[in-house]
Amino acid sequence: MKRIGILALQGAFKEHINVIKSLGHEAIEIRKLEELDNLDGIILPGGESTAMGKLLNDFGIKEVLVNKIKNGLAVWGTCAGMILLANELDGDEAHLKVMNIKVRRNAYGSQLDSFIVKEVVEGVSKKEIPMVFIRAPYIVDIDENVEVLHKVDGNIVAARQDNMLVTSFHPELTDDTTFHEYFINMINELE
Ligand SMILES: NC(=O)CC[C@H](N)C(=O)O
Repeated sequence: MKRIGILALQGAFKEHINVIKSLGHEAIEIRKLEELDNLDGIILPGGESTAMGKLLNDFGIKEVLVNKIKNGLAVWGTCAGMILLANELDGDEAHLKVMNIKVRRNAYGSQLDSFIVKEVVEGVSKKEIPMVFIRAPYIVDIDENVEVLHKVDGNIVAARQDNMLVTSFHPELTDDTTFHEYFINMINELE
């Protein structure tokens, strides 16, 4: 059983907690510095990255979180979580600056605000995975140490760099647990 922290300052954290528990793991809501101790991994949920970035500062946990990730703590950012992890944002000030990706917020514009696709993600699963995009970002540039896991319409929507996983979409809003299981496997591999 793994101890998985879920940043619970804002956004879709309850849904991640439910999935992690349903897979038989411990889910810890993270709002305070002490709660970052003894985690096997942490999920940064979707929501509003600007608000979450500010709250990380206000709650005094940003610096410690950055250090833990740099020291190898497994982290998965979904949607706004991806934006938080990026080294660089297209047109905005970056937040945690830990992953070698450049991310464009609200990349699909207002016309294609929210949509769902079902596709096979090579290397993750043989079956199609439903992917929910809500005012989603995508990755516009990566360094060579970043592995692209999936593209939709030619845009990078899932990627991994060592202990860091990011997805533009929200697996926690579907009943498909493949990406949560992938994250748990990633933690096992890193140990
Ligand atoms: N679903 C989401 O997490 C949306 C992200 C949001 N558009 C942001 O910029 O933070």
